[in-house]
Amino acid sequence: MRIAVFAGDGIGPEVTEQAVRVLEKLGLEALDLVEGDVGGAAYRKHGHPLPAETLDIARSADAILFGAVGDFSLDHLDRHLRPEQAVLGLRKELGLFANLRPARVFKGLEDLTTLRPEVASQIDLLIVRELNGDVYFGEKGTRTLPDGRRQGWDMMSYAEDEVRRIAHTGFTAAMGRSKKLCSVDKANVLETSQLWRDVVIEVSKEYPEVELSHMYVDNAAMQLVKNPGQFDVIVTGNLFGDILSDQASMCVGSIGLLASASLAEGTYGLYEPIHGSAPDIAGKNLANPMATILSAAMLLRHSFGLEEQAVRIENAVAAALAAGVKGGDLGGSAGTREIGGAVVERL
Ligand SMILES: NC(=O)C1=CN([C@@H]2O[C@H](COP(=O)(O)OP(=O)(O)OC[C@H]3O[C@@H](n4cnc5c(N)ncnc54)[C@H](O)[C@@H]3O)[C@@H](O)[C@H]2O)C=CC1
Ligand SMILES: CC(C)CC(=O)C(=O)O
Ligand SMILES: [Mg+2]
Repeated sequence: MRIAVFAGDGIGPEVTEQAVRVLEKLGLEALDLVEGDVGGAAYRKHGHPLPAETLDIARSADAILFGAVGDFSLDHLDRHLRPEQAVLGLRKELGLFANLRPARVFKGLEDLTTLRPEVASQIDLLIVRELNGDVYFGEKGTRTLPDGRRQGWDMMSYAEDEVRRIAHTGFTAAMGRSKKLCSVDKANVLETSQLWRDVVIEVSKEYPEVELSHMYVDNAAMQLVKNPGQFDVIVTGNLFGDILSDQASMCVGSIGLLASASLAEGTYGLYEPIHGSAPDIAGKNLANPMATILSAAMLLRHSFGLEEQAVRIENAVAAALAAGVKGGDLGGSAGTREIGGAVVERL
């Protein structure tokens, strides 16, 4: 099993190191980890955030474990050279169109979320976010209007086949859970969303057992705080899914807990925490590595079918949290390495 490890920038290397410790402790057969440069770190070394060598490593691997990219000191670069292009480029180049972002409250953390415990304890949801289209990948630019004002513009669009395939992912996920799918859009204003809604309804005919609902994204943001327990699977576009998943992370306690899988057709996938490079805490042993460790569990489950090992990791994280091992993000004082060690001990 060949796993590409792309640590990236900021806290990326710190949290990835802990996830690698966990993978190595499992004693997996023929584990082959191969590192590659991405993001600002890759730009500084190779002049590009996603060098050809890195893409080659990604293509030669069965799966990717990814840290985070982003470096504010490089934000002046042309957009195609900015660190974030590494993760956007991998998603596009490798056809990673389905982003799964599960959120549930771990036992013992009910009091630590920003919601009331009786509200937070109801959360067990999955956000299925489309990852290859939407305004993130549309044409964009800046121009000067005839009256001299500067204007920035980004094109939002979804083609029906793009909506159809992510809708199938959403319905399939719902079939394996509580059979409830909520499609989140902004169809009252956007043509892109109207087409999205129409296509989701078409696809729903193939899944008669799944209860489909639709919700506008502004209401969804509100409902996630008011009554998150109503959601089972949410399927939504790239932009809305990005925003709602950061919000969902705080509903369960911390962004340092939310893992993700970015899947292509088949078993190939990239696995990363939903957070970014967190420059404010980078290099200080303050980052919570649990989101990356849980991403490694998703990697074993989705790309290698190693359900038992995935559950071992998830149980070890849950046990560490239940034993009070908490980073600063959860009001505790455990450092990145200490949290990693606590999970390793409980495997
Ligand atoms: N997939 C990726 O690589 C992503 C990259 N980014 C990039 O990351 C950089 C920073 O972006 P921000 O908007 O600040 O988002 P961020 O997710 O990096 O940080 C937001 C806040 O959450 C905290 N935080 C994040 N992860 C944490 C962890 N594991 N443990 C404890 N606290 C944690 C940070 O300290 C910060 O206060 C930017 O350059 C951005 O473009 C942002 C999101 C995703
Ligand atoms: C390109 C990333 C910065 C987008 C993002 O925030 C995410 O995928 O969560
Ligand atoms: Mg994000």
